[in-house]
Amino acid sequence: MLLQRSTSMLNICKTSFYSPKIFSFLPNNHYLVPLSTLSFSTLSNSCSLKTHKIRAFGTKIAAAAARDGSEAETFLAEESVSWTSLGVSDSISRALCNVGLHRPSLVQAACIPTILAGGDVVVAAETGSGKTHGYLVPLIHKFCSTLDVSESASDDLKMRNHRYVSLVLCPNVMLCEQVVRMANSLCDVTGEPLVKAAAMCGRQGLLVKDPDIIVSTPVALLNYLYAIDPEKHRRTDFIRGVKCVVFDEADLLLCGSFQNHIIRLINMFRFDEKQLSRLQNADAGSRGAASFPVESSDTEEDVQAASNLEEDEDTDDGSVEDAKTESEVKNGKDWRRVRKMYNRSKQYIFVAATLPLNGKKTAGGTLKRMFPEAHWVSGNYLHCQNPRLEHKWVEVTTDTQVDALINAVTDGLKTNADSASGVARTMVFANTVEAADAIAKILAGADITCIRYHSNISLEARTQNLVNFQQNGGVFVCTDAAARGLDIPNISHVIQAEFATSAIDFLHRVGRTARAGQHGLVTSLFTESNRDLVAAVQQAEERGLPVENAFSRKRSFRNKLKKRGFRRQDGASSDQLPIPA
Ligand SMILES: Nc1ncnc2c1ncn2[C@@H]1O[C@H](COP(=O)(O)OP(=O)(O)OP(=O)(O)O)[C@@H](O)[C@H]1O
Repeated sequence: MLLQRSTSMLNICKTSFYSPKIFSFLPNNHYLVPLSTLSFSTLSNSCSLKTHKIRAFGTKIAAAAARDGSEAETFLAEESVSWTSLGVSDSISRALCNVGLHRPSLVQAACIPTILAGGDVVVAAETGSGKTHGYLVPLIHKFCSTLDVSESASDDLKMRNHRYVSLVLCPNVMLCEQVVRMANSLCDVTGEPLVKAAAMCGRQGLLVKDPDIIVSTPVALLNYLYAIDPEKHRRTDFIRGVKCVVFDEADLLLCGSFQNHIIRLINMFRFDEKQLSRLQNADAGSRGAASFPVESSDTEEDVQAASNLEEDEDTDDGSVEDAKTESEVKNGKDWRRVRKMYNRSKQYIFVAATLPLNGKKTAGGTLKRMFPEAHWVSGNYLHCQNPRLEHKWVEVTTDTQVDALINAVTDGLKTNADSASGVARTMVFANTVEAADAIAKILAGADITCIRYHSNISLEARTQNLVNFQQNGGVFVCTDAAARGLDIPNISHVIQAEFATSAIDFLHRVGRTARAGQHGLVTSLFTESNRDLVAAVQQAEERGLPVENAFSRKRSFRNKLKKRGFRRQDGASSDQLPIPA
């Protein structure tokens, strides 16, 4: 009876089975930190990383011994690498040690010196590799350094330098609040945060006066900027004060529903750089920010469009393109030309765990065009299988998937309790809100208590559910709203009750476990309609290759398999592969 009822409940999920939409990935020749940025010996000593081979774009960096499949350290940099050896101040190093971060991760050891060097930076590194502190630490270091300078500076220099404000853009409110917590957790000897970080989300704007690091969604920032009374020129002062802009989950921000807002913000910041550069060159710095006609540059349409912006949820709708934006983006070479004509006064940092590069419309393609001078730092396992991850694959039908799901959850709760606290944390992913609710009901029917997390639950309730799960463990049934960026320590088991609808979502989901050097288990339930994507991912994992061979269009994906004479483990050739639903 239970199975019958539960099967019928799950049947409503059948319609939610996805049609695989998978994105193209970086080619194997990752762009890397150009040698000119970092002295090679510094890089190899500080990160104790073997060089792989010199490439046109710099040096391929590989974790020591990880390439031969041994269990060598693949998260933390070598013992000899310390925060201060990367150029970070003693006070920040102490603050990091006080929160348990005793030495840098491999990615932090590579990106912190690059960001401190001052150019635009792209950090493309696997999930759970420590990218957030990888950009927060240099931002805090730069802020503290300018604080020291301005305390001893003349009033004139203070006036011209403005305060050093950093801006971090994230795709949703939950991630904004997570970044703020991480920044404010770094404290000085008195227990005071080294910097004042504050979220600017929703319509309430900034709740903290003069924060040093502002964390916002693109829409909330645009609403704030356009709500400022242009007559008072505070918008210009605000933009002038922003010295560094971080785009976290950059692949999501640069495509789909966020792209328009992001391009508009980049235009505003670059326009301010040009204005300041003209002033400096005309040696008329003494007129200060008040005389800039930045407001006059905003067309009526821009102001109108911005004022109607609504808060975007974390919608990963992939390749939506806006022609107007595309034409703006196409001017990348113009920006390159123009940027060469003016002095740089802001730094742009792009951070992502997945960064598709093939194709003009991908996030990587956009970055190559808009920021051709950027320094790229690539993680050792970008788009690759995490060596600390154990993966179970279970093919199911609508008749067997309920049993398989209940078995996976119960096995996981039994065998994967966190060694320290004895608490097991399992995340169960579904592709739609309806499927997540149905799965929670099915598990409840099997006496398994669940915590739900998806966009139909209020932000307050989601926040409470997240805290409850972090503190007490259990089973967390969610959609991809919980797949990106959320850092929930000690997730021991990720279950895909429905297989991800894209290779990118797959990487973010499985990346919720085996983070920060820990081990993890993933159980993926899949059906006949997912076989193509599953086979491509399994093949890449078995060969230790990045999964960027998955493509965004079904047809090209199948053609690609045919061209490669792709054969599944059961010997079926690609032309016998079923057409995905
Ligand atoms: N140097 C370090 N030493 C120990 N733990 C660290 C270090 N740096 C970061 N961590 C921990 O690693 C976990 C993952 O960090 P973070 O969320 O920044 O990863 P990420 O690369 O941004 O992941 P994602 O791409 O999924 O957002 C966090 O719990 C963080 O506290």
